[in-house]
Amino acid sequence: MTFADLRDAVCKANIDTVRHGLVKATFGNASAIDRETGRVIIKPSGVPFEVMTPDDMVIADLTGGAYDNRLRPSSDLDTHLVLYRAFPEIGAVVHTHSTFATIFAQARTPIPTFGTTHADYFHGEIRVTRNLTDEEIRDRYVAATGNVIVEAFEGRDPLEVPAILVAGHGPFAWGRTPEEAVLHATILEEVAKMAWHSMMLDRNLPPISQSLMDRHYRRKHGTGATYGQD
Ligand SMILES: O=C(CO)[C@@H](O)[C@H](O)COP(=O)(O)O
Repeated sequence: MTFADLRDAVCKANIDTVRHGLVKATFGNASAIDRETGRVIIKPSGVPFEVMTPDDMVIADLTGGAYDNRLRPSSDLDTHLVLYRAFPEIGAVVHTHSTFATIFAQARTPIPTFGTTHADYFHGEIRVTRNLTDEEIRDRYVAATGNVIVEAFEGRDPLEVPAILVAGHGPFAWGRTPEEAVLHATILEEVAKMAWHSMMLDRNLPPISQSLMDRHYRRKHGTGATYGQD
């Protein structure tokens, strides 16, 4: 994929978050990284999605410097940069304030693996980050948001559970491509909605078994011994 194609894909990913009902107003942002050059492409801050074009995308340096556009980058750029630095296997990040995922983030409640819809895309519960300290909020808010996400992933493969809930804020999802990151953000919202309703029916509902979760995740991702047979 050329850099121009990637820029088009980032613009489309941002617009798709609205199309899928994940974003209202100018909440949310999608970005991608060109790993060969280390350049990150992200939507501009505060520009309405209806009028956004590929030319409006802002190109930043992975180290956080040098923007090359007339527009300011998304206010969440530094969070995306922390994720690209910490997770070399990811190629795109999507942040939304989608309703049900944000409800779980605000309630500081992880989303358990209640069913196979969840396990088909996420190999384990969706975790919630710790709260940011007052000092982090004051001195380095946006990067610290990335740091608490990375902290919450200690010992966990970011592509096996490609999403997180930032406490009191909202969801971040990612993938290898902008399309995949939008898909994960969309499935996350669906899974959060199902989990919330399941919890209303049974507050003590247990997650599905490890073996059912493994079977569903692995058959969908081609790593199970019986891949191709079920
Ligand atoms: O997290 C938030 C708001 O709480 C963000 O989603 C911003 O609202 C997005 O702003 P820009 O990307 O337009 O700067």
